[in-house]
Amino acid sequence: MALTGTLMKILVSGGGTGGHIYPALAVATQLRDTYQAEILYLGSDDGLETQLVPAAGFRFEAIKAGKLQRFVSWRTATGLARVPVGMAQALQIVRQFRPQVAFTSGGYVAVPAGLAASANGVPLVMHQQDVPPNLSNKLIGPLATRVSVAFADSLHYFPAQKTSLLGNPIRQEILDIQRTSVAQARTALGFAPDLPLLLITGGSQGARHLNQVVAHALPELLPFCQVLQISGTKLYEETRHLAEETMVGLSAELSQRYRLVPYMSDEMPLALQAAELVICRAGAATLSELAVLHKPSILVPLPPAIGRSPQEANAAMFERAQAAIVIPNDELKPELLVERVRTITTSPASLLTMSEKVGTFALPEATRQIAEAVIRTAKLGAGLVPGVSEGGKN
Ligand SMILES: CC(=O)N[C@H]1[C@@H](OP(=O)(O)OP(=O)(O)OC[C@H]2O[C@@H](n3ccc(=O)[nH]c3=O)[C@H](O)[C@@H]2O)O[C@H](CO)[C@@H](O)[C@@H]1O
Repeated sequence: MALTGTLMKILVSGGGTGGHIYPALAVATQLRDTYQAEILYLGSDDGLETQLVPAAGFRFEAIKAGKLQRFVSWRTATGLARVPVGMAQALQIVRQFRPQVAFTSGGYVAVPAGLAASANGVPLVMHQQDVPPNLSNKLIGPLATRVSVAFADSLHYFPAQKTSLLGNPIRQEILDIQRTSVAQARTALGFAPDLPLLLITGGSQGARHLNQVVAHALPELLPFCQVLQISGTKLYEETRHLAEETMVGLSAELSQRYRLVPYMSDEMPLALQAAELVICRAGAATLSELAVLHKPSILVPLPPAIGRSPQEANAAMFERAQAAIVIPNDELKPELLVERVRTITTSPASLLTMSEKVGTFALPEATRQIAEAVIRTAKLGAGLVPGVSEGGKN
């Protein structure tokens, strides 16, 4: 298989939620712009990727990917029925496209993508974002030629000889926003530059409990800080109603310190940079963004359906390192939230400690290094790197 002189073809897959799609898009963009690779993005037909990938200018093929669940629900049956259909679609797409390498970044669509690549002898680079691998990556991990992990705590889940700590790919716009000062970012978003700003984000889909607790806490929070709340698109209307109710009787001056939005696309980097403190779930992509921007946070990890959730493990790692404060989801109440926010925002020492400690998780070169690993894996697969065997030292 010749790689020189011809365009390298790369299959990219990852989907369902923003946390899986943005990293895949960051790597795909690097592969296209730096290596002039031809990218085909394989996603599920019902995930956020159906919108985000074409908008980013990549060729997109959708398949039916069944949601894999460890427990039985009505969705298990419908999900299982989609698995063979999606698998057949993935196999056909891989056979037609004939990629030299595949890259997956999680989500259930990564399973048919990884299996189809492997079945066709295409080397696979698999990215692990959360600390513990989820079911998808447990299934395709053994087939992967190389594994990149975002956090050192994940290294022990995979064979050392094929695994590297490279970090989570971060959108270039988030890396670039460091050149904008916190005060400038607040002003650009219409907030006062000199009053602490809390950013509330429940990840790409929003978090109902977080939204409700914050809405109830507004009358206590707004006298000493500004609040930018991202509710999640589907949770916007109910959060707006609740916030309007709880803010009845507040002065216009205090009410103006609050802004609610359903979702932020291009303005998300500004929102993160403008924040004094971020109150959020503990999704892996969000945590990596907090790390590169050195942002203190209160983490409310998404509880698991059963057992321990990946987000709980992510949050525990940050808490151990003093990089964040963690409040378990069922303990989060308006009074506790207000008390924690007041304690942190009035203590420059705690803000500084968290900001320094969270920065130790930053791996801002992740996108470039993962793209390099993908290219190197393709070349090894084609026998273009002499003297190094596949899965050799990196
Ligand atoms: C419910 C669920 O399955 N959650 C998982 C999902 O989270 P989820 O998709 O919520 O991902 P994260 O919280 O990790 O990341 C959210 C991403 O969306 C961006 N963003 C968010 C809100 C917004 O308005 N605008 C915006 O651009 C953030 O900047 C970030 O890049 O993938 C993560 C990464 O594998 C996992 O750790 C989470 O457990």
